[in-house]
Amino acid sequence: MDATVRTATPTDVLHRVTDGVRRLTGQLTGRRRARAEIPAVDEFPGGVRMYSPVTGAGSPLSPPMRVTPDGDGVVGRCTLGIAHEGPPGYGHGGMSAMLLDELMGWACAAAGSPGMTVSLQVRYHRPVPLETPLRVFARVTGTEGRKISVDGSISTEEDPSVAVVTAEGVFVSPDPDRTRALFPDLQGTPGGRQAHGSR
Ligand SMILES: CCCCCCCC(=O)SCCNC(=O)CCNC(=O)[C@H](O)C(C)(C)COP(=O)(O)OP(=O)(O)OC[C@H]1O[C@@H](n2cnc3c(N)ncnc32)[C@H](O)[C@@H]1OP(=O)(O)O
Repeated sequence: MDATVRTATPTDVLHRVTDGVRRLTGQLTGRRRARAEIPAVDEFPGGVRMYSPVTGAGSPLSPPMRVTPDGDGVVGRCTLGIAHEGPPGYGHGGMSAMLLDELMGWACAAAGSPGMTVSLQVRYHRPVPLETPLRVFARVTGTEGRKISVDGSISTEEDPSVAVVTAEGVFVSPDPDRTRALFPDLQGTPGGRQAHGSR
């Protein structure tokens, strides 16, 4: 991803490389994962998401963000590159929202209430610098039935006390019937996977 958006090589070289990439892609033969199929390498919910655009080590889109528990919340560490650029030299606002949305989801799971985002309010205080180690933080601030309130922030590792982006979100834990309908491949559902990575 980085090489693709950074290169200033002449067009004829781009055409040659494109042909090479097409040839390589053609070698990805065999079975392909269906849309709602959970990858065998995943631990879902609440663990490895190999091809997540935020945390997935297997995704060319992801920074990727590494998540660890931190006090009463979770912390995510990553560095955005120029593939994630919005204004020249700074992160795209949608990328900041994506990092926060994901980590706030992890905070819900870490607090024992996995949920889906129903509302996310993001405030951009300063531009997010690219190629700079970032510290994302999220924690659950309250629960009310299936509704979970979560706060999140992004700062640089160098200056963790200054939040450049903050967010407030509401997440909802779908009820069991809705969960089965939304995620038919989940453990315990008819025809669903039986155990993590046991396909
Ligand atoms: C582990 C890491 C995972 C990371 C994932 C990152 C998070 C994501 O990106 S999730 C993907 C984006 N989100 C989605 O696609 C969700 C789409 N929404 C839905 O499918 C449904 O709203 C769903 C399933 C979550 C909830 O539906 P349902 O169970 O019918 O909830 P519903 O009864 O309407 O609402 C439940 C409560 O939430 C409240 N609520 C619903 N929407 C909102 C909202 N926008 N703002 C505030 N409250 C809301 C309702 O008022 C209700 O409250 P109360 O019980 O007090 O009346």
